[in-house]
Amino acid sequence: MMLTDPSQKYRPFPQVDLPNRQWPSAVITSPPRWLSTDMRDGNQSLIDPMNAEKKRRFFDLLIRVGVKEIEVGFPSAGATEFDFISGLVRDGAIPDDVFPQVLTQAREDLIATTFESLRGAKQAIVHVYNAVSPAWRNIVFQMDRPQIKEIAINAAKLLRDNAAKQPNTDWHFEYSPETFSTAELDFSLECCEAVMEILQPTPERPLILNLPATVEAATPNIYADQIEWMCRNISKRDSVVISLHTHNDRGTGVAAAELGLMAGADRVEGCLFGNGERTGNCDLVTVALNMYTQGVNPGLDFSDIDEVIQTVEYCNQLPVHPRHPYAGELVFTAFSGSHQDAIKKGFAVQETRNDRIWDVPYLPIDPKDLGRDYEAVIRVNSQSGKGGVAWVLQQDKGLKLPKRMQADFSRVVQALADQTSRELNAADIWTAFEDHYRLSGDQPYKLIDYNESGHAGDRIFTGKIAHKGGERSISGRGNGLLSSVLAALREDLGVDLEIADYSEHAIGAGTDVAAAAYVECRTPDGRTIFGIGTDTDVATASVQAVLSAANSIS
Ligand SMILES: CC(=O)SCCNC(=O)CCNC(=O)[C@H](O)C(C)(C)COP(=O)(O)OP(=O)(O)OC[C@H]1O[C@@H](n2cnc3c(N)ncnc32)[C@H](O)[C@@H]1OP(=O)(O)O
Ligand SMILES: CC(C)C(=O)C(=O)O
Repeated sequence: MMLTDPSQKYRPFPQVDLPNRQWPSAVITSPPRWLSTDMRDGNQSLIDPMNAEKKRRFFDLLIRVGVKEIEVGFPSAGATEFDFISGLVRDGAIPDDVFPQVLTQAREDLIATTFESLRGAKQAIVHVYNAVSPAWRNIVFQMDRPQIKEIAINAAKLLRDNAAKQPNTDWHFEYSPETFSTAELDFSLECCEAVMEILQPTPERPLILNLPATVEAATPNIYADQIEWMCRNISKRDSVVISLHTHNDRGTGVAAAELGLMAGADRVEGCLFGNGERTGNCDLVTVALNMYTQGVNPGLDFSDIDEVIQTVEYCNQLPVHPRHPYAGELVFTAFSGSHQDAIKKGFAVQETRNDRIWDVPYLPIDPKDLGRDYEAVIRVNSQSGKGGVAWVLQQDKGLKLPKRMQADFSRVVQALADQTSRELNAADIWTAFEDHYRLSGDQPYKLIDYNESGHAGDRIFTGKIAHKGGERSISGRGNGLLSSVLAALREDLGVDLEIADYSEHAIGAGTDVAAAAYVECRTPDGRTIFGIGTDTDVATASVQAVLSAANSIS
């Protein structure tokens, strides 16, 4: 049972004393260094960790996306990990500009195994961690602060000494005071300084200090305060790379990473689509594309987001949520009428812009930039409106229905959607359109042939119409083609229609161009009837449109 007074069980997170914090005014104007930990933090949290084949697929994907620092595993975890990592090195699978990174606990035997897995590598980052916050000190390690600091110091010495034994590899180091975000800042700083004291980083060979929100326990502004505090207080700021490693326990892992960057960090660790322990790591795709939509090139390429999703889903055996930012199957789809209307209008305006600035309501990014097309942008169900239905016909058939006809047909679709209680796809909508405007199936009047004579202002229409299993010849006179067709219908077939509105447009371009014509007609008893015709010849399309209206009332 949830408590009526949760303060009896849970404590609020303390504020950081940073009165003149600068990060709220900062703007992200350039990308950070990215570290993918998909194959380590992501992998260790999977129900079935990746085998070598899946790890290799993930690695190759990360290379294609453009990630330059890849945590490929935890070599001391076992043979699968060790063999995969040493195999990458042996097979020469690591591009020259990519740094493989590996993680180890701060234990002598594990560190030795870790270095062994990378024997022969051109370059590598060895990442060591030990938890520093009170709960871990007291519960996991049962050690006091000096003892915990000693673990970090010994680990740093082991990094230095193991690296010296393999001088042909360009070694870099990362230290994580694990559980940083729930630790006392002064103690995290003390541990980091102690490690720096041993490893002696320089601006040319900096140490990566990774400051993880191992378990996210506060609002992201607190994490930003903690990062700014560390950036200000670390002794050799120019000799360290401040790295962020956020988790998503409160659902703000991405926000924390972004505010952490504003607070001065240089590097972001995370996983594609936010895989990782519990609620996941920071989602690199979202952080990168958030930057992209602010005009900042993130340096990661998601031009084929569907290929990225497919590979990640295969390797992780976990689905990407349909509402996942930028990537989910439904994130560029509007079902609701007012969204569809705005998107349709937005696309129309977008086509007329002289600059290339993207400004389509409800779409923060152009789906095409991620390799998605516009077809799925609008989908139709009972929540949809005329704009959405018109969009589907425009995308699928090239038809640009006049506004009042959109409303007319939308009522048909609405009734169908209510009746079926499901989404209507483009084929459903087209069938309903053909039925409603009598474009196929049982048509009382079907044009076989016609010709037009006379001169401007006095036209004669003569046509052959299939009617009730036979053929009828009809003719009529008017001041134009349409009025002569209407006269023929009235005089020879008894169908009395008046035209209230007419429009036409081209469908397609070049040699494949066709015409669509639309008529809005009134009957003597005041009803409004719409008709549509399409043909390679615009005059024929307009005759067909009148017959479509005539068929609707017959
Ligand atoms: C926040 C993170 O994601 S950290 C990364 C976590 N990832 C993993 O653990 C995946 C791979 N891990 C493994 O395969 C195994 O845990 C191994 C091989 C590393 C170690 O296995 P084991 O030797 O069986 O130890 P186990 O996993 O139970 O670790 C617990 C011991 O390590 C100690 N320990 C935990 N973290 C650290 C650390 N960073 N540095 C030093 N010691 C540590 C614990 O205090 C405990 O010690 P104790 O046995 O004296 O109480
Ligand atoms: C090892 C560290 C960086 C980690 O995974 C975490 O703190 O979440």
